[in-house]
Amino acid sequence: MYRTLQEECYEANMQLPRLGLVLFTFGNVSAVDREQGVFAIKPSGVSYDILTPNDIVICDYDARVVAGTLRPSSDTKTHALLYKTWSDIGGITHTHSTHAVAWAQAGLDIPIFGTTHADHTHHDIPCAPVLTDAMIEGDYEHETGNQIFDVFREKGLSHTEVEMVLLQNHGPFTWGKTAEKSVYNAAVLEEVARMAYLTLQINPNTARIKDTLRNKHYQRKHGTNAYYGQGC
Ligand SMILES: O=C(CO)[C@@H](O)[C@H](O)COP(=O)(O)O
Repeated sequence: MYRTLQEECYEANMQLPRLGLVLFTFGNVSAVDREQGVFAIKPSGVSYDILTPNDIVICDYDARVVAGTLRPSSDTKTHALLYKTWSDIGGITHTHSTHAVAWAQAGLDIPIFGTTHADHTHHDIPCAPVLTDAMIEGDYEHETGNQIFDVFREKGLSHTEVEMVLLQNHGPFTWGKTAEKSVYNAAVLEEVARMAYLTLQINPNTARIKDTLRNKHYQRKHGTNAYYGQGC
């Protein structure tokens, strides 16, 4: 019943170590099935070396386990709230990739310096402020989802235009139309974070990319008259 979803989720999770985005049991990917109203997610604390499609856990949008024998990721409530609220996303990735985490630990948005960043989003990548003590001691993973919505609201961002976020003192979450796309976005975020860090090492006074160049690169890939690639 859930085999295809488990396999999709498994394949997306296995991309994380291949892309160098995780060590040990860091991180997790989920994939949603909107028709069945469930999502598949990596089990908590299981090494990628021994993970199999059978191990993938199926949950509903309230983070209740629907199928599977293992305990789901400790981040399941965050994934559930994102799926419940953003009905147009199909996959979510969480990693602790080094450069994205470094910006998150510094508590800073990643400024948009160049076209690599602008090809994927035309905004700085937001860093959501750390949760209050009450939220951390309360329903932490659920509040982490709210932390993401709050920063998008405050900055007036659209989750379909910016498919990535940093959580202060924690790390990145990315999403997309599919689980595979959310992993792609996690890799892009890590690369953009590394480039921005190196840029500021070379010149701490680097200015943001100018608007015309930023808009050109974003629009040629994502605009109504997009002409990047071979179309679909
Ligand atoms: O943020 C954390 C731990 O701080 C988690 O994301 C782990 O990196 C993965 O947890 P599980 O998915 O294995 O529970």
